[in-house]
Amino acid sequence: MNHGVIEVSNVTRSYTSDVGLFKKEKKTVEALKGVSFSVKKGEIFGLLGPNGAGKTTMIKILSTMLIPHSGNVSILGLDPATDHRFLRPKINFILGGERNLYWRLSAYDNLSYFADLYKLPSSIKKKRLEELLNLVGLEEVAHQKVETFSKGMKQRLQIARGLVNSPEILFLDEPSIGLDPVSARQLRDILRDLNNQGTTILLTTHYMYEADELCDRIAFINKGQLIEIDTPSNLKKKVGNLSIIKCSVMGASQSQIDSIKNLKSIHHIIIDRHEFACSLRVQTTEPQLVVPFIYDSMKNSVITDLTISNPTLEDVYVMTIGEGVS
Ligand SMILES: Nc1ncnc2c1ncn2[C@@H]1O[C@H](COP(=O)(O)OP(=O)(O)OP(=O)(O)O)[C@@H](O)[C@H]1O
Repeated sequence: MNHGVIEVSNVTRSYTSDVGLFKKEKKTVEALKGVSFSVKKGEIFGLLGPNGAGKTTMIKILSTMLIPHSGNVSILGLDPATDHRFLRPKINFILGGERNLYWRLSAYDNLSYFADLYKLPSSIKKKRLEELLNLVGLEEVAHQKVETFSKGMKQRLQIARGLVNSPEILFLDEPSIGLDPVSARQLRDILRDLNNQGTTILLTTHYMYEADELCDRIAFINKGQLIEIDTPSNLKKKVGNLSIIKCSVMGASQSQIDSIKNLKSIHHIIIDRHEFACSLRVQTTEPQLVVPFIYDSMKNSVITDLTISNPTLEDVYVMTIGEGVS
């Protein structure tokens, strides 16, 4: 028996394109290789994965823009491939970037256009658009052309556009891409408010902090396959015995770095080198061995900072997805 407002079962989707100098060869990419998951009413559900993992393909299928090649999808009990006419009024989607807005029109006129597409009755339209402009903090620039807006303002208008039909489910693909930290935080607040009012949200993101803060559950997807699915806190418990050592060093040589890199007690290391400075982020279950080793190996260099902390969602992601991280 199905319980979720979104039920995805064994979904596959591939793309075949013409390649080569004369476009005579065919290349097929399997974007989704049998993905299954379920999202409950009122959840904020995150799809996380590296570039090319299949996240956008999944969002397009769920929001009726693409038909899967096999498997079953049910959204609010409807099949997006065949029942799209009934489903579209109940859902909405916001794809990353600045598509789907008319730059020469004002914010109000953009929303008015989409409200007409969704056949919003004129008796409630004006009030609804004002509510939406208030929700996303654009009421004062409502009659200004969108081309004068900053990226953050455009993204907030996108959110308002996605809410014109009061959707039961909102799909967002990379909603905070390119936003500054303040705008990204405002966006998270808006999404949380919406969710508190009952909207189910499915989003993709590359920002681990965003996913950790917002999502009730997260699915890691890689190379078209679902790898893990759980709450952020349970995911972090899975690597609970890991410690994260962050270390900044001045003047470290390549051989010093290599000696740390090759240490057996290290599960994963990220090295970020700039001219004389170098920062290391080490995952280990044996910090008591690794920390003295770092100090010993760096004898002739200057360690400017060294901290040991608990794993974040990013560490879980790195452990789970491995080197395919974007
Ligand atoms: N229209 C298309 N034609 C051919 N291949 C495509 C098309 N769209 C996506 N792909 C391929 O399908 C795979 C999955 O792409 P998709 O955009 O779903 O991944 P993604 O996880 O959203 O990636 P990103 O984080 O970079 O947006 C990739 O290998 C991509 O190159």
